[in-house]
Amino acid sequence: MHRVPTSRPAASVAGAHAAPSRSALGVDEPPPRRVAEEPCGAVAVAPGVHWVGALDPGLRCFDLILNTGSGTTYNSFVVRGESGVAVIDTVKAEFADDFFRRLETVARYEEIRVIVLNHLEPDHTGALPELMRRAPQAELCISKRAPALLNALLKVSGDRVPAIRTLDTGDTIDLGGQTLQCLHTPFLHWPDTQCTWLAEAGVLFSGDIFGSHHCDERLFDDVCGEFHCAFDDYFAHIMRPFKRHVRAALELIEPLPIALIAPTHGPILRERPQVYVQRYRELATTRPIPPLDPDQPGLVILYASAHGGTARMAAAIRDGLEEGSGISVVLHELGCGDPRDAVDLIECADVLVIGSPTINGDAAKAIWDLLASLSLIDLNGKLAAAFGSYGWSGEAVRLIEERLRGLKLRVPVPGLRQKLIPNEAELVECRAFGRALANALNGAGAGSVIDFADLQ
Ligand SMILES: Cc1cc2nc3c(=O)[nH]c(=O)nc-3n(C[C@H](O)[C@H](O)[C@H](O)COP(=O)(O)O)c2cc1C
Repeated sequence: MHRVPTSRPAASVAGAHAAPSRSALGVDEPPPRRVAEEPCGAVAVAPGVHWVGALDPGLRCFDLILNTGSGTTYNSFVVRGESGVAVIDTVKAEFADDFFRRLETVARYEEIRVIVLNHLEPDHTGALPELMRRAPQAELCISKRAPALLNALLKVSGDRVPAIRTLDTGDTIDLGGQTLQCLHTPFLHWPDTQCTWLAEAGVLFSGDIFGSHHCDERLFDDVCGEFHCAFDDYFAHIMRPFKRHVRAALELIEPLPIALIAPTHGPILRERPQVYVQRYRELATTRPIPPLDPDQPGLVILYASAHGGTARMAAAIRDGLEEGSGISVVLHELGCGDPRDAVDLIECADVLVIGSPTINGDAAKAIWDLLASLSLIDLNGKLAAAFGSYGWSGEAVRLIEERLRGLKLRVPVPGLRQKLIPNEAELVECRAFGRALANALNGAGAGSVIDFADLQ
């Protein structure tokens, strides 16, 4: 395997703007065991590559979706070639001073030929406007999907949009003996995501892919504290909705002779980096979970019910759906607890039917908790429907349908509402509703709305 020669932290040259020569970067010396004794020093990670990022140990909530018990890091890197320097990603605005101090220990601003942004999220572009002012000659290299985002990003500071080059898979940046190559990996987790591959050293600058929210000044996976839970947790909250895109990215990443993965958050992965690539393959592969049958489309009815009306409807809808499809349906009642199991079921399902009574003019909280969690998974191609019992106003079914459509699910059968406890005639209607859904699954009326009353 193509291995990165070991290296040690750059000697602190804070204040001296002269870039060290390659030999001065300690290319052939032992690997760093700690970040720098010098708190604002750059850290050598591979031949001609330094970490110049920032530590944020105090962060407790990231992107409004993820608890970060041990904070995070914003990883930024400098790559030095014979004919120039590239800066790969920057840091969150509040940490710009740390970034510039570290950057200045390994490069002069006038040497910076390119700034590569693997995606334009503010935690990696906060220091960009100031970096552009200090290195105005630098060309900005961004993914082909990024220009619109760049305009939006720079409008606040009023900075001019600099010379940009948009990259696609295979495009290269020649720094002289160091060649950066783009892998277009969109939607991981922003539409403009790309990875940058440094062929000579076998370093993958992976953006947020393979990231963890884990802050440890020792920086490297083999010397920092335990972070594997944070690695999986990061996938579950940030990458899980994009499993299809992760799998597409892995097609580009898996063949590479990777010696080191340099993500934008958390530990730099240098000890058996392929293990992390394999872990992503596992996490991005969805397998039907029991009691779903792996050989059949997954049909799931999830409901909440206080007095049994919605529960009776659910059972009759299940009977109709099974009758029409010939497939066993999983019936799942939601309580007041964590909807995680229900989310897992829905991820494996092809049809999801959601039932709720109307409570105070709304759907039940358990249903909203579930619906709010669905943005964590890929819903592409699934069919959905809503039903529920009510007393007088019956808003829940309409509200659920609106949310399902808002999630871009196809809702081919109009929702079914029944007052209080359904009688026999209403249960017949529920079974017809189930058969109409089975019909939609079998392709009848694909793309159009089916009136289940026609099927009674
Ligand atoms: C606390 C509470 C609030 C309710 N609010 C409404 C309401 O705003 N509109 C309505 O149509 N029904 C309302 N209902 C009536 C329920 O929707 C009705 O009893 C329904 O049949 C309950 O379904 P379930 O048997 O599946 O629990 C309310 C019931 C409860 C217990």
